[in-house]
Amino acid sequence: MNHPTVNGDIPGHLLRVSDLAPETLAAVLDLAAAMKQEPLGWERSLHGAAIGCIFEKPSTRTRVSLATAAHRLGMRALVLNRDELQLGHGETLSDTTRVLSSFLDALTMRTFAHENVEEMADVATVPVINALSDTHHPCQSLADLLALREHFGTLAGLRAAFIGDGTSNTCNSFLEACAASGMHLVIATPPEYETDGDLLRDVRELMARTGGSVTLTTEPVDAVAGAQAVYAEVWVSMDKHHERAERTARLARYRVDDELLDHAAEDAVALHCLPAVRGQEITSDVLDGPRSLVWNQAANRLPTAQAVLHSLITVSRRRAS
Ligand SMILES: NC(=O)NCCC[C@H](N)C(=O)O
Repeated sequence: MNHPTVNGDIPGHLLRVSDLAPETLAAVLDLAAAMKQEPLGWERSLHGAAIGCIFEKPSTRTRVSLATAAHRLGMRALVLNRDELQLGHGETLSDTTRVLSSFLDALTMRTFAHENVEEMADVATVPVINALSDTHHPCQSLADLLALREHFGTLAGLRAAFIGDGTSNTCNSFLEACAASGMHLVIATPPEYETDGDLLRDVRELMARTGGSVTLTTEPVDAVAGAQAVYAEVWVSMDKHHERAERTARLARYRVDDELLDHAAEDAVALHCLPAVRGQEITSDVLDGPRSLVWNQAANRLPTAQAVLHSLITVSRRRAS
């Protein structure tokens, strides 16, 4: 089968978007696009391989897209809740990873502290893919970029706004994705949820090469001026349930509705990683309306997961041989 190839720059692990060099990220998107167009016919490429997907938090899109992507590559996916493993009963993450590495061809984990996936990657002898940590969600960002590229034709120079929690995993990863793609991002947050300064410094270094930019504001209307993509984020992320009351109060002005979108570019689309709290961070009118890119964004979790698994596992096997 003729398909785009991902070159040797593919990282050993995918813990955050910045693990992918800009050219490698673009190549993974090319492969995902090819896999979306022709999803079947890849069953022999990783026939007999297996992936372990460990979840410490709920998951719908990530769990099902990874398992389906693995199936389409001829692999078996073992979806494991933490409490079903000895990991949930005292065995260390390092010991678990060491043993599972000897059975499996890749590991994914949805967890709380980002250090957990870093610890896995330190010990694992197979690729580790971050299926969401408190601070990064790279698998989501690849689907976001694919949806934007399909809609606008190109990413470089695209103007986007992120509305809500600038510290969230979705925001951090989308910011790194914009940096790698040469996009311009304005992030509107309450002062309490401003994006991390070290991350901003790092992405600005990359943006100096890719031509992108990032600006912070506290005003949603200012952020969306000229924006072609407006990203709404859940106010209470899975690791923040204990902060529900204060977050809902602080983020009350950071809702993506039709009125806010009317301040954006004429061709603006709305994004959301889902699950959405309808009427809170995004209205049903936007989510289900003509400017919503959300459903294609969600659908793109599958081909991008397929491309990530294929690239990381085939390259890691090549390196090991
Ligand atoms: N599409 C997804 O994977 N959604 C999971 C929720 C992401 C959200 N930022 C959270 O951390 O709760």
